[in-house]
Amino acid sequence: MPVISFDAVTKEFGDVRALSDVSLDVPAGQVAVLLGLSGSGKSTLLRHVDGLHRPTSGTVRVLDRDVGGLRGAELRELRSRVGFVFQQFHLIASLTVLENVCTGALAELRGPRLGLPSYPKRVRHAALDQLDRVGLADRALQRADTLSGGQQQRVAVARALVQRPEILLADEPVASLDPDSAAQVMDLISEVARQDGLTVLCSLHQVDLALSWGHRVVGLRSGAVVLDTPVDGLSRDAAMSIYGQVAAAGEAR
Ligand SMILES: Nc1ncnc2c1ncn2[C@@H]1O[C@H](COP(=O)(O)OP(=O)(O)OP(=O)(O)O)[C@@H](O)[C@H]1O
Repeated sequence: MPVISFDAVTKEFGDVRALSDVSLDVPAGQVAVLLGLSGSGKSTLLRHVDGLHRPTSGTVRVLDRDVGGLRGAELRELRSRVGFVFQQFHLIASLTVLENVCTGALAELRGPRLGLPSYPKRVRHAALDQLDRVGLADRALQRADTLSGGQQQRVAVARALVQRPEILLADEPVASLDPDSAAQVMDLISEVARQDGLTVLCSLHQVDLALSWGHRVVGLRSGAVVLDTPVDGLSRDAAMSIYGQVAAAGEAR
């Protein structure tokens, strides 16, 4: 049983067809990398997994649920099992690192929280454990905006992990980072995925990173899957074919 399953999914935004007849099964524990130029549909695909978008046609099943049919509490329950890491980290700059990580548990807590003491002790401990895991426990009480980009992304990974997800979605998690920090963050994502048995769907711009860290590459062009293959045995040139005549097709924004 795949953890994530797209069956003939098409997504249209008005006249724009962002996904075109996408079928894709991601088994448990796989790190699948989405590659494709800007506008090829990577973010749109990721956003279907936790119900931020609903298909125009076709079906998205995640953890054995039809995501398109979920509302309210059912959708929240699904989202509590899916962590999301974004290109721009989306930390709250003025909060401490530890409180940012605690916010990852908000979905399971009732009501708003203000300040670290307002989180249950077990959440604070879990947050500190995850910060330790990403190598930043010593920064726990620092403001988030005092950290480097790479450190902020590691905090964002800790925040996603504190909700104990089964799936980790990452939308160009290293696009804003220098090469060394990017490698550190990808190392971290692949290590925690292995340790926790997470299923990962991660969009990247860099073919080399995909080949180093992914188990599988899914190439998108104009919303359609044009390559879907294990990384083992995949050459750089073959992976680059995803970008084929894309520029000529006017896809680059
Ligand atoms: N909410 C929306 N409303 C209208 N059009 C949208 C919306 N979201 C995405 N699109 C369009 O859908 C297409 C796919 O966009 P998407 O953001 O999924 O691509 P992407 O591959 O993630 O690009 P990038 O690498 O720049 O993030 C684009 O043409 C985009 O303009």
